[in-house]
Amino acid sequence: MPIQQYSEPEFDPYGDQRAAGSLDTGRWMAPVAGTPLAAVLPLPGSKSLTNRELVLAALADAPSLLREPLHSRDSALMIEALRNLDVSIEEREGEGGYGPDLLVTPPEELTGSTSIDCGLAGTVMRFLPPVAALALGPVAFDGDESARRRPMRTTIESLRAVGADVTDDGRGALPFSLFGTGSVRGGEVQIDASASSQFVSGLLLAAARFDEGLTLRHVGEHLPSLPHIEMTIAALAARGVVVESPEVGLWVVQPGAISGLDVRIEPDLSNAAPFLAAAIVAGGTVTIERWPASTTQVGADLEQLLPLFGAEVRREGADLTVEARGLRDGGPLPGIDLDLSRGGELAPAIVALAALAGGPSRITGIGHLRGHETDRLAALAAEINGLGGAVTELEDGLAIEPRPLAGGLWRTYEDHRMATAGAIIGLAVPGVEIEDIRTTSKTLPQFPELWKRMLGEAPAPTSGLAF
Ligand SMILES: O=C(O)C1=C[C@@H](OP(=O)(O)O)[C@@H](O)[C@H](O)C1
Ligand SMILES: C=C(OP(=O)(O)O)C(=O)O
Repeated sequence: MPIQQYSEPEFDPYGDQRAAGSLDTGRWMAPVAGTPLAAVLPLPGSKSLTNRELVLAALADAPSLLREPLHSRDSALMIEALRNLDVSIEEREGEGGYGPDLLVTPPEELTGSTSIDCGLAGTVMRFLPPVAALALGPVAFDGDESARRRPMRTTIESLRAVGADVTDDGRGALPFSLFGTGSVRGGEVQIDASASSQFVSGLLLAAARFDEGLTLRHVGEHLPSLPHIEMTIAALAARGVVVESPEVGLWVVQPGAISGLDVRIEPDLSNAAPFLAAAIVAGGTVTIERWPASTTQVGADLEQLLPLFGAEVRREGADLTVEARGLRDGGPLPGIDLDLSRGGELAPAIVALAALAGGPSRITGIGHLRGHETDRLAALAAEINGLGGAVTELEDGLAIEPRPLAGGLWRTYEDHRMATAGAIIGLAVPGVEIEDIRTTSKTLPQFPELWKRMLGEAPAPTSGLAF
């Protein structure tokens, strides 16, 4: 059954909370899993693919059609921002039940004299400044209060290095302004992308439109989220732009045109993580439909990661299924020792599972999560410890000791993945109350509805599964 589109008036993803009177606050009592799961779930489009394709469509030399794109706060912010730069984005009836497709028509010339609200979206704040630098006229960037804490210095300094005029207050963060002249010189640039792969992706997405193209070298200590850079390179290749990478941390893009494209967006495999993790906690099976046969999405790593917790992962046609015995029948999960630098986006779900394990875990390579929607290392440690856990922050990760957990408030820090991590723990621990489930609208507004559907709408039992 296709998922309903969140913007359709008859669909209310917060219906339960409205009935319970908690809609105004977003408070959400995480349901405990009673019986083993047997869920088959559709998932909406990938945030990372949708926002890349929107940017590339805006820079292309012909219209593009995005089929089955994500419709969420992050994609809405990207659409709004591009419209402010004079890009035409029209809704077209979609086929799969995932909401409208998007027809994107680039303007003759991108126009500034506008402002861009980045919300809390890393893809908007790191991908759009190079686009705005190509526009004619000033563009002011700002975002949510918490967005002003996310690292932006590399974007600001690299744009100056390619010849753009940027003014900021020197904090290396939002807000800042660009004064576009209609073109960007480009050329050779060195950056430190240790804090985010999005600094690299943002420059590469626009580089073919720079007068001299771009030779970009990463000189920092870490390069996180490599699959997201590969996703950028693949999205460019599909539009006729070759990114040469003669060595790790060096990318060369020649100046040239970006083609229009008719492209179907894959489901968001990172958003599959909490649902697939649920099978490990509750037992039974969770199946995600339309799992791509091959992909650059780091969520594909779940196929290797979830078996570390004893799950079986199998593909049948276009479905991916995770089957597990669950805490009730299978006992505590094994602890794990993992470098997650490739897939920091998956860390909150993996850490939630580790918090339910019977042995110690270390998850490293994720120091850059301190610059995500919130400082995710501090937030995960604080919230798990608040339920009775024993999590220690490391310089680049978390160490998790096994402890029995008890219910309590799980704060969400405006972070969608904090909310879903709390929901995973709440499957096994009665009384976990998520502070604001509405944060999931950043990339998956249907989360409460899908979670309920996954649980078969069974009434929550009173006893937990863990320990
Ligand atoms: O390019 C992208 O679409 C993303 C890159 C990653 O950012 P970081 O490298 O900052 O972790 C990822 O965590 C984020 O959710 C999306
Ligand atoms: C880090 C994330 O988002 P953003 O694109 O805002 O960086 C995320 O979704 O986990």
